Amino acid sequence: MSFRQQLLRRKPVDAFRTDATSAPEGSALRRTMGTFQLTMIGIGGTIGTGIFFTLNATVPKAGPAVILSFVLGAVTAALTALCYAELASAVPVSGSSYSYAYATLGELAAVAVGWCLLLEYAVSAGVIAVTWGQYLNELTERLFGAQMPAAISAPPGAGGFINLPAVILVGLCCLLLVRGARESALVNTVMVLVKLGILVLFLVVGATGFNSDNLQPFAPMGVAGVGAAAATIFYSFVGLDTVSTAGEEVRNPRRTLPLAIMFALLVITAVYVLVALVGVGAQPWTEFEGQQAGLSAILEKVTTAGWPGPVFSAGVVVSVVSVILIILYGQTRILYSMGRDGIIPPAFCRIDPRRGTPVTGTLLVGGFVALIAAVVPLEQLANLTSMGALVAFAVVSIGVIILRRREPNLERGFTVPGYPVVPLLSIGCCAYLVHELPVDTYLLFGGWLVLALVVYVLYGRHHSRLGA
Ligand SMILES: NC(=[NH2+])NCCC[C@H](N)C(=O)O
Repeated sequence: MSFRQQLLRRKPVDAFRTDATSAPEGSALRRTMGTFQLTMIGIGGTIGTGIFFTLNATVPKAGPAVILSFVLGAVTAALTALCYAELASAVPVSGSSYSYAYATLGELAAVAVGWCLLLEYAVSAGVIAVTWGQYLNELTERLFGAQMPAAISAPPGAGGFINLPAVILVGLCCLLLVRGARESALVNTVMVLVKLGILVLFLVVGATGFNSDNLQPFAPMGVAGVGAAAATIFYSFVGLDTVSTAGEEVRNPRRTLPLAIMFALLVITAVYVLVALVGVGAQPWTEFEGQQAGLSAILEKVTTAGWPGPVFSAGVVVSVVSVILIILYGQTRILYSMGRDGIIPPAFCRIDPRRGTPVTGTLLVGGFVALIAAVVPLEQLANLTSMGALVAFAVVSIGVIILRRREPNLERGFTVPGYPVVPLLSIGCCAYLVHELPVDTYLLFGGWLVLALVVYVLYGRHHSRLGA
């Protein structure tokens, strides 16, 4: 087989389906989850650090018109979610967009998407774990007037040796994931309820400080400001795709996956748009710049009561744990699929017969994420996460079109309405947001893809099961 043929070889949809259903008892993932839990996974993996802090970064760019940026982000998320729902219902495997790319565009595209997902999941989990350590510090400062010493709570370069809280958190999440997907989903559900609870608290308390004068002037920075803010805001919407990594662990996946994606999308969009509205209504747009502590600062301004601020901060600490847990979950499942295809070593797809989870893979992912969180002083990687996600989302939308043409009669549990307009619009929206990202993100991303290619040429190309 020539190199070119290797790069373009596709894995047939049927082969994915057989993989997902034919593994012998004990060496397969277990189907234990239903629609509710899966919706909670979608919400858990999406509402994270973004919404709590993004207004401070974006209102100075767009003014009160940031509400429109949120709508633009939501529309893009909705379009891509529809495309995910169709492919997830046609190819319900744990590899998510990596697998869809493999089935539609071939091995090279699949590898590239796999590496995009590493940015969207593993790298972003490391960054979020670091941020979590900061929230924890802010909370203990607030409640007890004390912080952890920087030596053990900050990475080298940021005044410390190791970020211990972040490492411990990642470790605990991995232990839970090793125990079982069901147990993890349960703990996640509790945290998601806390998360939604504090956002409702923000809405209720924040609404008492709503002043429509604050909405004037509505778009002081014009259309360009709205677009730039939307690219940043999109980060808050990243994560819905995690639902599709549970394809081999839910009952009745053809129905459950699309439903859960849609339910999670509705909840998230409603919450975000309302939070943005209440946020910009609560204080003049010029006051967002440089404001620390995000939404909880707004809360404290609006009310004289002492409790909402600290309760909110405590809620954020709990809620961010669920994002990390779910991202780690999704990452292990994607690598599980890649390992099964031979693209990466088989250690990632070994299932522990007693627990029904990829124990070795989970520990490897945890080690990698903990390492990032422990020693890398990363702050601005959010854009890289969005870049990885947007590219993967665009590939999924392209995949919808390819699969419709190539396999029109394939059984699908859900089909995108308004085909082909919706997938085309989805590609367009992703391209627009990618275009709005800063130049240094492009450079880092380019370097990352080169690394992906090198690893593929040295390993995946020779071990791919399609070559056997
Ligand atoms: N695969 C993921 N879930 N990545 C990180 C998503 C970040 C999340 N949307 C947030 O606002 O913090």
